[in-house]
Amino acid sequence: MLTLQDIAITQWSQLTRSEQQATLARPEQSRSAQLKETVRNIIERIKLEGDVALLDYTRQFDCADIEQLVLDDAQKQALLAQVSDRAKAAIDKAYDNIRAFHVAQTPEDITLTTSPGVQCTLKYTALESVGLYIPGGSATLPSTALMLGVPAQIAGCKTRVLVTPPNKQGEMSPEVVYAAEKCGIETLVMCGGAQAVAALAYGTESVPKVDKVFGPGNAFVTEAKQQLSQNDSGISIDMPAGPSELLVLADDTANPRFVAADLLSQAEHGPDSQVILVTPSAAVASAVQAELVTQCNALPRIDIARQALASSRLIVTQSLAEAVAVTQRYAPEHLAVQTEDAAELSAQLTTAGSIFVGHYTPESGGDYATGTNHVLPTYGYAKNYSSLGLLDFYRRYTLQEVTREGLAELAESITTLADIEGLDAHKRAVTIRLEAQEGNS
Ligand SMILES: NC(=O)c1ccc[n+]([C@@H]2O[C@H](COP(=O)([O-])OP(=O)(O)OC[C@H]3O[C@@H](n4cnc5c(N)ncnc54)[C@H](O)[C@@H]3O)[C@@H](O)[C@H]2O)c1
Ligand SMILES: N[C@H](CO)Cc1c[nH]c[nH+]1
Ligand SMILES: [Zn+2]
Repeated sequence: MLTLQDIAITQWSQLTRSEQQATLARPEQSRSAQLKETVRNIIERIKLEGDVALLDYTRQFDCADIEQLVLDDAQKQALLAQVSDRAKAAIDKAYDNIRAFHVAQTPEDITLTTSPGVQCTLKYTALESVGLYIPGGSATLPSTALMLGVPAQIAGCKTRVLVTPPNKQGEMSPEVVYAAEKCGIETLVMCGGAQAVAALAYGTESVPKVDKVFGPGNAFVTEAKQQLSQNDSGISIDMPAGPSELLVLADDTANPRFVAADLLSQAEHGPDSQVILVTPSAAVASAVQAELVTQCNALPRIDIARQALASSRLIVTQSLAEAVAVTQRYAPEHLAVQTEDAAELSAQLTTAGSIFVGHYTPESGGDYATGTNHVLPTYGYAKNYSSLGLLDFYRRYTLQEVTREGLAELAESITTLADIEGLDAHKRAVTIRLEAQEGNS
Protein backbone atom coordinates (compact mmCIF):
# COMPACT_ATOMS: atom_id res chain seq x y z
CA MET A 1 0.00 0.00 0.00
CA LEU A 2 1.18 3.49 -0.86
CA THR A 3 0.20 6.26 1.57
CA LEU A 4 0.33 10.07 1.44
CA GLN A 5 3.37 10.02 3.76
CA ASP A 6 5.34 8.14 1.10
CA ILE A 7 5.27 11.11 -1.30
CA ALA A 8 6.43 14.42 0.12
CA ILE A 9 5.68 17.86 -1.29
CA THR A 10 8.73 20.12 -1.48
CA GLN A 11 8.73 23.95 -1.49
CA TRP A 12 11.58 24.76 -3.89
CA SER A 13 12.32 28.24 -2.51
CA GLN A 14 12.80 26.89 1.02
CA LEU A 15 15.63 24.55 -0.02
CA THR A 16 19.30 25.44 0.24
CA ARG A 17 21.45 25.16 -2.90
CA SER A 18 22.70 21.73 -1.94
CA GLU A 19 19.20 20.56 -1.01
CA GLN A 20 17.99 21.69 -4.43
CA GLN A 21 20.79 19.71 -6.03
CA ALA A 22 19.91 16.62 -3.99
CA THR A 23 16.24 17.02 -4.88
CA LEU A 24 17.04 16.84 -8.60
CA ALA A 25 19.61 14.02 -8.28
CA ARG A 26 18.95 10.75 -10.05
CA PRO A 27 18.57 7.54 -8.01
CA GLU A 28 22.00 6.45 -6.79
CA GLN A 29 22.31 2.85 -8.01
CA SER A 30 23.20 3.64 -11.58
CA ARG A 31 26.59 5.10 -10.65
CA SER A 32 27.79 2.67 -7.97
CA ALA A 33 31.37 1.40 -8.06
CA GLN A 34 30.14 -2.14 -7.56
CA LEU A 35 27.98 -1.94 -10.67
CA LYS A 36 30.96 -0.78 -12.72
CA GLU A 37 33.07 -3.67 -11.43
CA THR A 38 30.34 -6.27 -12.10
CA VAL A 39 29.92 -5.02 -15.66
CA ARG A 40 33.70 -4.92 -16.27
CA ASN A 41 33.97 -8.58 -15.24
CA ILE A 42 31.05 -9.64 -17.44
CA ILE A 43 32.56 -7.86 -20.45
CA GLU A 44 35.97 -9.48 -19.88
CA ARG A 45 34.47 -12.96 -19.70
CA ILE A 46 32.40 -12.53 -22.88
CA LYS A 47 35.49 -11.27 -24.69
CA LEU A 48 37.51 -14.31 -23.63
CA GLU A 49 34.92 -17.09 -23.67
CA GLY A 50 32.26 -15.99 -26.21
CA ASP A 51 29.13 -18.17 -26.38
CA VAL A 52 30.08 -20.31 -23.36
CA ALA A 53 30.02 -17.26 -21.10
CA LEU A 54 26.97 -15.81 -22.85
CA LEU A 55 24.99 -18.99 -22.22
CA ASP A 56 26.23 -19.13 -18.65
CA TYR A 57 25.10 -15.60 -17.85
CA THR A 58 21.79 -16.10 -19.65
CA ARG A 59 21.13 -19.19 -17.50
CA GLN A 60 22.17 -17.28 -14.37
CA PHE A 61 20.12 -14.12 -14.91
CA ASP A 62 17.23 -15.04 -17.18
CA CYS A 63 16.42 -18.69 -17.79
CA ALA A 64 17.84 -21.83 -16.20
CA ASP A 65 18.03 -24.21 -19.15
CA ILE A 66 18.61 -22.35 -22.35
CA GLU A 67 20.82 -24.21 -24.86
CA GLN A 68 20.49 -22.17 -28.03
CA LEU A 69 20.91 -18.41 -28.27
CA VAL A 70 19.89 -17.57 -31.85
CA LEU A 71 16.31 -18.27 -33.00
CA ASP A 72 16.04 -20.58 -35.99
CA ASP A 73 13.27 -20.33 -38.60
CA ALA A 74 11.07 -22.98 -37.00
CA GLN A 75 11.20 -21.19 -33.64
CA LYS A 76 10.34 -17.86 -35.30
CA GLN A 77 7.37 -19.34 -37.16
CA ALA A 78 6.05 -21.02 -34.00
CA LEU A 79 6.25 -17.72 -32.10
CA LEU A 80 4.68 -15.71 -34.93
CA ALA A 81 1.72 -18.09 -34.93
CA GLN A 82 0.99 -17.05 -31.34
CA VAL A 83 0.54 -13.33 -32.12
CA SER A 84 -3.12 -12.29 -31.93
CA ASP A 85 -4.79 -10.19 -34.64
CA ARG A 86 -5.31 -7.43 -32.06
CA ALA A 87 -1.59 -7.32 -31.27
CA LYS A 88 -0.71 -7.37 -34.98
CA ALA A 89 -3.08 -4.44 -35.70
CA ALA A 90 -1.62 -2.40 -32.82
CA ILE A 91 1.96 -3.07 -33.93
CA ASP A 92 1.08 -2.35 -37.58
CA LYS A 93 -0.44 1.04 -36.66
CA ALA A 94 2.56 2.02 -34.53
CA TYR A 95 4.94 0.81 -37.27
CA ASP A 96 3.22 3.00 -39.88
CA ASN A 97 3.42 6.17 -37.75
CA ILE A 98 7.01 5.57 -36.65
CA ARG A 99 8.00 4.80 -40.23
CA ALA A 100 6.32 7.94 -41.60
CA PHE A 101 8.01 10.22 -39.05
CA HIS A 102 11.41 8.61 -39.61
CA VAL A 103 11.25 8.50 -43.44
CA ALA A 104 10.65 12.26 -43.23
CA GLN A 105 14.08 12.53 -41.56
CA THR A 106 15.97 11.10 -44.57
CA PRO A 107 19.13 13.17 -44.97
CA GLU A 108 20.27 14.63 -48.28
CA ASP A 109 23.85 14.92 -49.46
CA ILE A 110 25.14 18.46 -49.93
CA THR A 111 27.54 19.62 -52.66
CA LEU A 112 28.84 23.19 -52.61
CA THR A 113 31.41 25.17 -54.55
CA THR A 114 33.15 27.02 -51.73
CA SER A 115 35.39 29.01 -54.10
CA PRO A 116 35.97 28.73 -57.87
CA GLY A 117 37.35 25.28 -58.70
CA VAL A 118 36.81 23.94 -55.16
CA GLN A 119 33.90 21.58 -54.62
CA CYS A 120 32.96 20.11 -51.22
CA THR A 121 30.46 17.32 -50.63
CA LEU A 122 28.84 16.03 -47.44
CA LYS A 123 27.64 12.45 -47.85
CA TYR A 124 25.56 10.17 -45.66
CA THR A 125 26.04 6.43 -45.64
CA ALA A 126 24.11 3.87 -43.63
CA LEU A 127 26.04 2.04 -40.92
CA GLU A 128 26.97 -1.43 -42.11
CA SER A 129 26.06 -3.41 -38.97
CA VAL A 130 23.99 -2.46 -35.95
CA GLY A 131 23.03 -4.17 -32.69
CA LEU A 132 19.57 -3.46 -31.28
CA TYR A 133 19.07 -4.05 -27.54
CA ILE A 134 15.45 -4.63 -26.53
CA PRO A 135 14.94 -4.62 -22.74
CA GLY A 136 13.17 -7.64 -21.32
CA GLY A 137 13.88 -7.86 -17.61
CA SER A 138 10.72 -6.54 -16.06
CA ALA A 139 8.52 -6.09 -19.17
CA THR A 140 8.80 -7.21 -22.79
CA LEU A 141 8.96 -4.22 -25.09
CA PRO A 142 7.95 -4.89 -28.71
CA SER A 143 7.55 -1.11 -29.01
CA THR A 144 11.30 -0.73 -28.51
CA ALA A 145 11.90 -3.28 -31.29
CA LEU A 146 9.98 -0.90 -33.57
CA MET A 147 11.81 2.20 -32.32
CA LEU A 148 15.16 0.64 -33.24
CA GLY A 149 14.14 -1.66 -36.08
CA VAL A 150 12.25 0.91 -38.15
CA PRO A 151 15.07 3.47 -38.56
CA ALA A 152 17.63 0.67 -39.11
CA GLN A 153 15.39 -0.65 -41.89
CA ILE A 154 14.82 2.77 -43.51
CA ALA A 155 18.54 3.58 -43.40
CA GLY A 156 19.31 0.19 -44.96
CA CYS A 157 21.86 -1.09 -42.42
CA LYS A 158 22.91 -4.45 -43.90
CA THR A 159 23.43 -6.42 -40.69
CA ARG A 160 20.82 -5.92 -37.99
CA VAL A 161 21.10 -8.04 -34.87
CA LEU A 162 18.38 -7.89 -32.21
CA VAL A 163 19.15 -9.09 -28.69
CA THR A 164 16.67 -9.42 -25.83
CA PRO A 165 16.59 -11.53 -22.66
CA PRO A 166 14.43 -14.67 -22.85
CA ASN A 167 11.62 -15.24 -20.36
CA LYS A 168 11.86 -17.86 -17.60
CA GLN A 169 10.75 -20.56 -20.09
CA GLY A 170 13.63 -19.69 -22.38
CA GLU A 171 11.45 -18.05 -25.05
CA MET A 172 11.47 -14.75 -26.86
CA SER A 173 8.29 -12.62 -26.79
CA PRO A 174 6.12 -13.46 -29.85
CA GLU A 175 5.26 -9.77 -30.25
CA VAL A 176 8.94 -8.80 -30.30
CA VAL A 177 9.47 -11.41 -33.04
CA TYR A 178 6.50 -9.98 -35.00
CA ALA A 179 7.85 -6.41 -34.70
CA ALA A 180 11.31 -7.63 -35.76
CA GLU A 181 9.81 -9.46 -38.76
CA LYS A 182 8.08 -6.24 -39.89
CA CYS A 183 11.42 -4.45 -39.69
CA GLY A 184 13.16 -7.21 -41.68
CA ILE A 185 15.53 -8.18 -38.87
CA GLU A 186 16.86 -11.65 -39.47
CA THR A 187 19.14 -12.36 -36.51
CA LEU A 188 17.30 -12.60 -33.20
CA VAL A 189 19.36 -13.57 -30.15
CA MET A 190 18.07 -14.54 -26.71
CA CYS A 191 20.39 -12.78 -24.30
CA GLY A 192 20.23 -9.60 -22.27
CA GLY A 193 22.09 -7.39 -19.82
CA ALA A 194 25.75 -6.38 -20.02
CA GLN A 195 26.64 -9.77 -21.55
CA ALA A 196 24.41 -9.14 -24.57
CA VAL A 197 25.97 -5.73 -25.21
CA ALA A 198 29.46 -7.25 -24.88
CA ALA A 199 28.53 -10.04 -27.31
CA LEU A 200 27.45 -7.44 -29.89
CA ALA A 201 30.60 -5.42 -29.31
CA TYR A 202 33.13 -8.26 -29.66
CA GLY A 203 31.11 -10.88 -31.53
CA THR A 204 30.88 -14.47 -30.37
CA GLU A 205 30.55 -17.78 -32.23
CA SER A 206 26.84 -17.12 -32.73
CA VAL A 207 26.46 -13.33 -32.36
CA PRO A 208 27.84 -11.17 -35.19
CA LYS A 209 30.05 -8.26 -34.15
CA VAL A 210 28.45 -4.90 -34.95
CA ASP A 211 29.69 -1.33 -35.44
CA LYS A 212 27.19 0.44 -33.21
CA VAL A 213 24.93 -0.66 -30.35
CA PHE A 214 21.53 0.95 -29.85
CA GLY A 215 18.84 0.69 -27.26
CA PRO A 216 17.73 1.42 -23.74
CA GLY A 217 18.13 -0.82 -20.74
CA ASN A 218 18.67 -0.98 -17.03
CA ALA A 219 21.79 0.22 -15.24
CA PHE A 220 23.80 -2.91 -16.26
CA VAL A 221 23.01 -2.40 -19.94
CA THR A 222 23.72 1.32 -19.84
CA GLU A 223 26.99 0.86 -17.99
CA ALA A 224 28.09 -1.85 -20.45
CA LYS A 225 27.38 0.44 -23.39
CA GLN A 226 29.41 3.22 -21.77
CA GLN A 227 32.39 0.97 -20.96
CA LEU A 228 32.44 -0.75 -24.36
CA SER A 229 32.28 2.54 -26.27
CA GLN A 230 35.47 3.59 -24.50
CA ASN A 231 37.52 0.38 -24.67
CA ASP A 232 39.15 -1.69 -27.43
CA SER A 233 35.92 -3.08 -28.93
CA GLY A 234 35.68 -0.22 -31.43
CA ILE A 235 31.91 0.17 -31.16
CA SER A 236 30.02 3.38 -30.78
CA ILE A 237 26.70 3.70 -28.98
CA ASP A 238 23.56 5.75 -29.46
CA MET A 239 23.34 7.38 -26.03
CA PRO A 240 23.01 6.64 -22.31
CA ALA A 241 19.32 5.59 -22.27
CA GLY A 242 18.73 4.25 -18.78
CA PRO A 243 15.81 3.98 -16.36
CA SER A 244 12.76 5.95 -17.48
CA GLU A 245 12.11 9.49 -16.27
CA LEU A 246 9.19 11.86 -16.56
CA LEU A 247 8.83 15.44 -15.41
CA VAL A 248 5.38 17.00 -15.59
CA LEU A 249 5.28 20.79 -15.66
CA ALA A 250 1.76 21.80 -14.63
CA ASP A 251 -0.15 24.95 -13.81
CA ASP A 252 -3.56 25.24 -12.18
CA THR A 253 -5.32 24.28 -15.44
CA ALA A 254 -3.82 20.78 -15.17
CA ASN A 255 -6.05 17.83 -14.35
CA PRO A 256 -4.49 16.08 -11.29
CA ARG A 257 -5.89 12.72 -12.41
CA PHE A 258 -4.16 13.03 -15.81
CA VAL A 259 -0.92 14.17 -14.16
CA ALA A 260 -0.88 11.29 -11.66
CA ALA A 261 -1.66 8.77 -14.41
CA ASP A 262 1.26 10.05 -16.48
CA LEU A 263 3.66 9.98 -13.52
CA LEU A 264 2.65 6.40 -12.71
CA SER A 265 3.05 5.34 -16.35
CA GLN A 266 6.77 5.91 -16.00
CA ALA A 267 7.07 4.88 -12.35
CA GLU A 268 5.82 1.42 -13.28
CA HIS A 269 8.81 0.82 -15.58
CA GLY A 270 11.27 -0.03 -12.82
CA PRO A 271 12.20 0.67 -9.19
CA ASP A 272 14.91 3.05 -10.41
CA SER A 273 12.58 5.11 -12.62
CA GLN A 274 12.12 8.70 -11.47
CA VAL A 275 9.04 10.90 -11.84
CA ILE A 276 8.73 14.57 -10.90
CA LEU A 277 5.97 17.15 -10.78
CA VAL A 278 6.95 20.81 -10.91
CA THR A 279 4.16 23.31 -10.44
CA PRO A 280 3.58 26.81 -9.08
CA SER A 281 0.22 25.58 -7.75
CA ALA A 282 0.22 24.13 -4.21
CA ALA A 283 -3.36 22.98 -4.78
CA VAL A 284 -2.37 20.96 -7.88
CA ALA A 285 0.55 19.39 -5.97
CA SER A 286 -1.74 18.22 -3.14
CA ALA A 287 -4.37 16.91 -5.54
CA VAL A 288 -1.73 15.00 -7.54
CA GLN A 289 -0.33 13.56 -4.31
CA ALA A 290 -3.77 12.21 -3.37
CA GLU A 291 -4.37 10.88 -6.90
CA LEU A 292 -1.01 9.11 -6.92
CA VAL A 293 -2.03 7.19 -3.82
CA THR A 294 -5.43 6.23 -5.21
CA GLN A 295 -4.20 5.25 -8.66
CA CYS A 296 -0.97 3.56 -7.56
CA ASN A 297 -2.78 1.30 -5.11
CA ALA A 298 -4.93 0.01 -7.96
CA LEU A 299 -2.04 -0.89 -10.28
CA PRO A 300 -0.93 -4.47 -10.96
CA ARG A 301 2.70 -3.25 -10.82
CA ILE A 302 2.17 -1.42 -7.52
CA ASP A 303 5.37 -2.87 -5.99
CA ILE A 304 7.57 -1.47 -8.75
CA ALA A 305 5.76 1.88 -8.91
CA ARG A 306 5.90 2.28 -5.11
CA GLN A 307 9.67 1.79 -5.11
CA ALA A 308 10.08 4.31 -7.93
CA LEU A 309 7.88 6.80 -6.07
CA ALA A 310 10.35 6.70 -3.19
CA SER A 311 12.61 8.87 -5.35
CA SER A 312 9.78 10.86 -6.92
CA ARG A 313 9.36 14.57 -6.17
CA LEU A 314 6.41 16.94 -6.05
CA ILE A 315 7.98 20.39 -6.25
CA VAL A 316 6.10 23.62 -5.68
CA THR A 317 7.75 26.72 -7.13
CA GLN A 318 6.98 30.41 -6.58
CA SER A 319 6.16 31.08 -10.23
CA LEU A 320 5.79 29.41 -13.61
CA ALA A 321 9.11 30.97 -14.66
CA GLU A 322 10.82 29.25 -11.71
CA ALA A 323 9.14 25.97 -12.69
CA VAL A 324 10.58 26.37 -16.19
CA ALA A 325 14.06 26.97 -14.73
CA VAL A 326 13.84 23.84 -12.54
CA THR A 327 12.71 21.81 -15.57
CA GLN A 328 15.57 23.07 -17.74
CA ARG A 329 18.04 22.22 -15.00
CA TYR A 330 16.75 18.65 -14.48
CA ALA A 331 16.77 17.90 -18.27
CA PRO A 332 14.27 15.03 -18.17
CA GLU A 333 14.03 12.17 -20.61
CA HIS A 334 10.30 12.93 -21.01
CA LEU A 335 8.69 16.29 -20.31
CA ALA A 336 4.92 16.71 -20.19
CA VAL A 337 3.72 20.31 -20.34
CA GLN A 338 0.20 20.53 -18.92
CA THR A 339 -0.41 24.25 -18.75
CA GLU A 340 -2.80 26.73 -20.28
CA ASP A 341 -0.39 27.88 -22.97
CA ALA A 342 1.46 24.57 -23.36
CA ALA A 343 2.56 25.07 -26.97
CA GLU A 344 3.93 28.54 -26.27
CA LEU A 345 5.67 27.46 -23.07
CA SER A 346 7.22 24.44 -24.80
CA ALA A 347 9.18 26.78 -27.06
CA GLN A 348 11.23 27.79 -23.99
CA LEU A 349 11.92 24.20 -22.96
CA THR A 350 14.98 22.89 -24.75
CA THR A 351 16.56 20.33 -22.44
CA ALA A 352 14.27 17.31 -22.70
CA GLY A 353 14.46 14.10 -24.71
CA SER A 354 10.87 14.41 -25.90
CA ILE A 355 8.14 16.90 -25.01
CA PHE A 356 4.44 16.06 -24.65
CA VAL A 357 2.49 19.23 -25.26
CA GLY A 358 -0.92 19.87 -23.69
CA HIS A 359 -3.49 18.11 -21.54
CA TYR A 360 -4.40 15.49 -24.15
CA THR A 361 -0.88 14.29 -24.94
CA PRO A 362 -0.08 11.43 -22.59
CA GLU A 363 3.56 10.36 -22.36
CA SER A 364 2.54 6.82 -23.24
CA GLY A 365 1.38 8.11 -26.64
CA GLY A 366 5.03 8.69 -27.56
CA ASP A 367 6.09 5.41 -25.97
CA TYR A 368 4.02 3.56 -28.54
CA ALA A 369 2.37 5.18 -31.45
CA THR A 370 2.56 8.93 -32.13
CA GLY A 371 5.55 8.29 -34.42
CA THR A 372 8.34 9.91 -32.37
CA ASN A 373 11.14 7.70 -31.08
CA HIS A 374 10.97 6.61 -27.44
CA VAL A 375 14.69 5.91 -27.12
CA LEU A 376 15.82 9.03 -25.30
CA PRO A 377 18.69 10.28 -23.16
CA THR A 378 18.28 9.93 -19.39
CA TYR A 379 20.37 10.98 -16.30
CA GLY A 380 20.33 14.64 -17.50
CA TYR A 381 22.07 13.82 -20.80
CA ALA A 382 19.19 15.55 -22.61
CA LYS A 383 21.40 18.64 -22.19
CA ASN A 384 23.93 17.26 -24.66
CA TYR A 385 22.52 14.15 -26.40
CA SER A 386 19.74 14.08 -28.99
CA SER A 387 16.66 11.87 -29.09
CA LEU A 388 17.14 8.82 -31.29
CA GLY A 389 16.36 9.47 -34.94
CA LEU A 390 17.08 8.19 -38.42
CA LEU A 391 20.40 10.05 -38.63
CA ASP A 392 21.84 7.93 -35.82
CA PHE A 393 21.86 4.99 -38.24
CA TYR A 394 24.12 6.81 -40.69
CA ARG A 395 27.56 8.21 -40.59
CA ARG A 396 28.48 11.27 -42.59
CA TYR A 397 31.73 11.97 -44.33
CA THR A 398 33.09 14.54 -46.72
CA LEU A 399 34.73 14.70 -50.15
CA GLN A 400 36.52 17.58 -51.84
CA GLU A 401 37.70 18.02 -55.42
CA VAL A 402 39.99 20.88 -56.43
CA THR A 403 41.00 21.91 -59.96
CA ARG A 404 44.43 23.40 -60.79
CA GLU A 405 42.83 26.84 -60.94
CA GLY A 406 41.04 26.23 -57.68
CA LEU A 407 44.30 25.26 -56.01
CA ALA A 408 45.98 28.39 -57.32
CA GLU A 409 43.20 30.41 -55.72
CA LEU A 410 43.56 28.62 -52.38
CA ALA A 411 47.36 28.49 -52.37
CA GLU A 412 48.04 31.71 -50.47
CA SER A 413 45.73 30.74 -47.64
CA ILE A 414 47.04 27.16 -47.34
CA THR A 415 50.73 28.02 -47.55
CA THR A 416 50.42 30.92 -45.09
CA LEU A 417 48.62 28.75 -42.55
CA ALA A 418 51.25 26.01 -43.07
CA ASP A 419 53.97 28.62 -42.40
CA ILE A 420 52.20 29.73 -39.21
CA GLU A 421 52.03 26.14 -38.03
CA GLY A 422 55.59 25.40 -39.11
CA LEU A 423 54.52 22.47 -41.29
CA ASP A 424 56.64 22.70 -44.42
CA ALA A 425 55.57 19.44 -46.00
CA HIS A 426 51.98 20.65 -45.94
CA LYS A 427 53.04 23.78 -47.85
CA ARG A 428 55.15 21.78 -50.27
CA ALA A 429 52.18 19.56 -51.23
CA VAL A 430 50.62 22.72 -52.70
CA THR A 431 53.62 24.45 -54.24
CA ILE A 432 54.88 21.25 -55.90
CA ARG A 433 51.65 21.05 -57.85
CA LEU A 434 51.58 24.67 -58.90
CA GLU A 435 55.23 24.50 -60.01
CA ALA A 436 54.53 21.42 -62.15
CA GLN A 437 53.60 21.73 -65.83
CA GLU A 438 49.97 21.02 -66.60
CA GLY A 439 49.56 17.27 -67.14
CA ASN A 440 51.41 16.29 -63.93
CA SER A 441 55.11 16.45 -64.81
N1 LIG B 1 15.56 5.61 -21.86
C1 LIG B 1 14.83 4.95 -22.72
O1 LIG B 1 14.72 5.35 -23.87
C2 LIG B 1 14.10 3.68 -22.29
C3 LIG B 1 13.21 3.02 -23.17
C4 LIG B 1 12.62 1.81 -22.74
C5 LIG B 1 12.94 1.29 -21.48
N2 LIG B 1 13.80 1.98 -20.68
C6 LIG B 1 14.24 1.46 -19.39
O2 LIG B 1 14.89 0.23 -19.65
C7 LIG B 1 14.93 -0.48 -18.43
C8 LIG B 1 14.68 -1.95 -18.70
O3 LIG B 1 15.19 -2.67 -17.61
P1 LIG B 1 14.86 -4.19 -17.35
O4 LIG B 1 15.61 -4.57 -16.12
O5 LIG B 1 13.40 -4.38 -17.38
O6 LIG B 1 15.42 -4.97 -18.62
P2 LIG B 1 16.88 -5.09 -19.25
O7 LIG B 1 16.72 -5.97 -20.44
O8 LIG B 1 17.49 -3.76 -19.46
O9 LIG B 1 17.75 -5.84 -18.16
C9 LIG B 1 17.59 -7.20 -17.87
C10 LIG B 1 18.96 -7.82 -17.76
O10 LIG B 1 19.68 -7.22 -16.67
C11 LIG B 1 20.67 -8.11 -16.24
N3 LIG B 1 20.73 -8.14 -14.78
C12 LIG B 1 19.69 -8.08 -13.91
N4 LIG B 1 20.16 -8.19 -12.64
C13 LIG B 1 21.50 -8.33 -12.71
C14 LIG B 1 22.55 -8.46 -11.76
N5 LIG B 1 22.31 -8.48 -10.45
N6 LIG B 1 23.82 -8.55 -12.20
C15 LIG B 1 24.10 -8.51 -13.53
N7 LIG B 1 23.14 -8.38 -14.48
C16 LIG B 1 21.87 -8.27 -14.08
C17 LIG B 1 20.29 -9.48 -16.74
O11 LIG B 1 21.24 -9.87 -17.68
C18 LIG B 1 18.95 -9.28 -17.44
O12 LIG B 1 18.88 -10.02 -18.65
C19 LIG B 1 13.92 0.14 -17.49
O13 LIG B 1 14.64 0.83 -16.50
C20 LIG B 1 13.18 1.11 -18.39
O14 LIG B 1 12.77 2.22 -17.67
C21 LIG B 1 14.37 3.13 -21.07
N1 LIG C 1 8.88 4.90 -21.52
C1 LIG C 1 9.91 4.07 -22.08
C2 LIG C 1 11.11 4.96 -22.40
O1 LIG C 1 11.67 5.47 -21.25
C3 LIG C 1 9.51 3.37 -23.35
C4 LIG C 1 8.40 2.38 -23.24
C5 LIG C 1 8.28 1.19 -23.87
N2 LIG C 1 7.10 0.66 -23.51
C6 LIG C 1 6.51 1.49 -22.71
N3 LIG C 1 7.30 2.54 -22.52
ZN1 LIG D 1 7.02 3.93 -20.94
